[in-house]
Amino acid sequence: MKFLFIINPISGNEDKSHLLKLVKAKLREKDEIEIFKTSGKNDLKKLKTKLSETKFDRVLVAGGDGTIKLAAEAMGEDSLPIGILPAGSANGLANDLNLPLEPKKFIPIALYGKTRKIDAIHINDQIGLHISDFGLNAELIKEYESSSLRGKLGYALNSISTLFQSKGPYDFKIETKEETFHKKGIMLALANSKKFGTGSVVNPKGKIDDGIFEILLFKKLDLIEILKTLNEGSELSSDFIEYFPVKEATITTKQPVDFQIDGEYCNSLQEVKAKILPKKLEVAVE
Ligand SMILES: Nc1ncnc2c1ncn2[C@@H]1O[C@H](COP(=O)(O)OP(=O)(O)OP(=O)(O)O)[C@@H](O)[C@H]1O
Repeated sequence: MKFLFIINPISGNEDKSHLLKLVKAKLREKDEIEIFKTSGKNDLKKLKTKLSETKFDRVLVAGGDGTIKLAAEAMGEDSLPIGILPAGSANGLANDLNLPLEPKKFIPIALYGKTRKIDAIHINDQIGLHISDFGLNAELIKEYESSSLRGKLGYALNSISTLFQSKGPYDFKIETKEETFHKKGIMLALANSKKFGTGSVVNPKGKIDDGIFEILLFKKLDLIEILKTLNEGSELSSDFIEYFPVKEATITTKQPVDFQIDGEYCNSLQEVKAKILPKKLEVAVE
């Protein structure tokens, strides 16, 4: 097999050289591997070129959700199986797929493990694999990306100041094929899966391969309800969150609101068009 190993050198504030050594040690005799290190600049274009020049059998990704998203976007229609080496600060997708977190366990899966097809969400001109949102969380990510702190601690430290500066609540107009309605909230998420990378189960009915995604409307900050999301079985109050399962929707806001996809800040936007892409990606899981 021929592998393309995409490595994000900065994700999760972690050196990846030990992962590369472990991967090389596990390769079968005739296998080949090429390395693509992300630079944070023009990676999508460079990766597309790499994929068009050489025929690979599987793509390995050592990084967080942003790097997996990059791989998915670069492959476009000709999707190759992806082996995930969770090495981001939160690893939301790996967490949702129940991938092990120890390299000795996840490397054999990433290289030769059985794959499973998962949905993605087409969001404006990008792809979202996990959770994307307008409002509070995107504000947190914007602050985090502009600060020099990385990793979980950096995220936590940035969160505190952002929470006090949020400009919400916001007015959201939600248009689906069936209806149009208006809702007010501090955050509106498009969720392909159950939980945030932090482990918070915000979308208990979310399934990553069911051909739908959920719009989650967070109405207010409520510490008790947030704590309840740490326990998978908890019933969340409808005063805190409302769910709208859809295949396609357009969300508009009165003024631009910060938006993020899979942990990557996108900009302040006033319109997002989202559509489920059923079974779009093949990911190694066991
Ligand atoms: N060499 C680099 N220098 C600076 N930034 C980089 C580099 N390579 C990639 N990036 C940036 O890293 C981000 C993607 O990070 P990724 O989401 O994979 O990890 P993370 O943020 O640590 O983890 P998680 O998404 O799990 O929280 C992108 O914004 C990308 O532009």
